[in-house]
Amino acid sequence: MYHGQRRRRRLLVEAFHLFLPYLTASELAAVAATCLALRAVSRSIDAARWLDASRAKGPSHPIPFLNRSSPGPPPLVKIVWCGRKGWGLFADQRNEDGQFVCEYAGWDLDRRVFLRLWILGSTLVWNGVTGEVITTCEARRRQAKYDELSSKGGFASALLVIREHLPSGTACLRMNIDATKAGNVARFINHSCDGGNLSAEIIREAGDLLPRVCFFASRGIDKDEELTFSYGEARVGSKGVLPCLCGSPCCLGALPSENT
Ligand SMILES: C[S@@+](CC[C@H](N)C(=O)[O-])C[C@H]1O[C@@H](n2cnc3c(N)ncnc32)[C@H](O)[C@@H]1O
Repeated sequence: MYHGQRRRRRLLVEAFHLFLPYLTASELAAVAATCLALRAVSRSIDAARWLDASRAKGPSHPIPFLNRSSPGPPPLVKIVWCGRKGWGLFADQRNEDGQFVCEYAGWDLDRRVFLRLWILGSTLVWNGVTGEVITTCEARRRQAKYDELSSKGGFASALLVIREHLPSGTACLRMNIDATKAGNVARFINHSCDGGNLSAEIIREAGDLLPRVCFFASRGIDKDEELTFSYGEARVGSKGVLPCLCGSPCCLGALPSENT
């Protein structure tokens, strides 16, 4: 194969990885039957989908999950069905105050893809099997759609907006991570009005283009305790607000929603 052909094929495969995750299982199967390159990409997407516990039926058993993304002994977590709240993330071991628990939709940033999409002015800044980093404009559009779907029931979104306040105090950097279609275990963390037992920290490593969002225990957490954090401030009385079922004594009754 000539160099030019190999390059074209590589670009095509990169493009397949970007749009095939949006297809349903049956569409993916139809596409996979058309050529070898599409079959290979479809298979990897299919495999990633099967690893997503939220697609499992019959939510009566906890799903253990070994979180390998931290240095040292990995903290154990499990995904448990919580009734009307949907799935939730629980500790499967004791976590000490300050201990790393998991990262929110960690991604391996491929700068080539990032820059290409950025230059094209795309709505998508980065798409990987562990979550999407999207522009604020796209985040607003998706949040409106997710709020509408959630109000009809049976739909759980996982769009996290992080604001990093700059030292000047007059501006902040905003990052939007959408783990609704694909994400790691952190997408199963439910909200608690009392602030929960996790704190979200922004970690910026030298050379990284985007910061990472990591969850640490904000107090000692016992095995089998649900892991929660505060999604933000609830806009009580606003249209489309979802009822909060966190059960804490200071519950405001409404789930915070990000659409600023
Ligand atoms: C990031 S996901 C958390 C995982 C989700 N429970 C699931 O089954 O995929 C956020 C969604 O979970 C649900 N949720 C989270 N915390 C909740 C709470 N305190 N009360 C009611 N629903 C909650 C809402 O549907 C929300 O949109």
